[in-house]
Amino acid sequence: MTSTLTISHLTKRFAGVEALRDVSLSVEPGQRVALLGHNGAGKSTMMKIVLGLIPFDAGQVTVCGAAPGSAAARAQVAYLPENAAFHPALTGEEQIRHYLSLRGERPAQALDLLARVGLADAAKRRIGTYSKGMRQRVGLAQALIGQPRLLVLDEPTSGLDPVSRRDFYALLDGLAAGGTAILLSSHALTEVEARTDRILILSKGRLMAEGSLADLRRAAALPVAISVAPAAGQDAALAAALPMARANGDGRLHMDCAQGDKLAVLARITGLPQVADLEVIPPSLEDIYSHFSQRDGQ
Ligand SMILES: Nc1ncnc2c1ncn2[C@@H]1O[C@H](COP(=O)(O)OP(=O)(O)OP(=O)(O)O)[C@@H](O)[C@H]1O
Repeated sequence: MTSTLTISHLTKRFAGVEALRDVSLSVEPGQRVALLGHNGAGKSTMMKIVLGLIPFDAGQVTVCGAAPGSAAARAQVAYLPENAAFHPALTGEEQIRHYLSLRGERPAQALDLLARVGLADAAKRRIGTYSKGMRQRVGLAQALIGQPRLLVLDEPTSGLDPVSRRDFYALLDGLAAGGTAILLSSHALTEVEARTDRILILSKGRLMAEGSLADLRRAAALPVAISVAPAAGQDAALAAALPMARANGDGRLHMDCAQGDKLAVLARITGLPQVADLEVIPPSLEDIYSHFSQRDGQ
């Protein structure tokens, strides 16, 4: 299978700043990939290079088999900026008809595109009356012109309420199922955890980690938390049997445990007669993200 996007040893410097350093990755057809990183990590720089908007200093980038920014690549790539702005006096249909004619496509497709993003009923209303979630959908309808094979989305759900976010990801799921590759940046960790196939973590221009959440969890090898509930009247006896555990006032005992020791520790706890119940809490995506995206000095 040919990758939709291939980046190999990509380096980009601005005066005095190495915005990307030796970054390599690929995105396959139908994959939903999240690009995470602190402010200034290099996410927008990478997107601009993929779109062919800025040159790079070293490495190779191939978009649908072509050079970024070439006519062949531009025909296959669509972009949705974080705050897509539309003319408030135009209706959704008029705006999309306008974009279609700019792209040399049939304006009559506008209603189909708006229907695909759930805006059929609002197509004849002025965009000035749309909610932010509806305006993002207009942006997505615009991005779908010409059936792109790669969608590049810059924080597409920032400012959307939870229901609008869920609906937006459902639209992306449908596109990915049809083979469109999706590269999106986000600061919303929990939503990308649930709604993307792979996570890339950039820090100071370097790709620190990539993979599914399970891959990142394994690579980070952060300790798991174990919370143990004592059987009735056994609080003191359990605390004595587990001297490494701490009480924090919720009636349970808590401890951290290295991944490699987990099974042995659990076997020991489950063998104790003073235990009524236990919970194993894996590191959260926030913990994993902080592990890989530490800034210097943190
Ligand atoms: N045109 C430019 N000239 C000089 N430095 C730049 C330019 N564009 C970006 N940079 C620098 O490159 C680094 C990466 O910036 P970039 O905008 O790619 O980060 P980002 O991850 O998209 O951040 P954010 O989440 O804030 O959008 C930063 O240090 C930034 O200051």
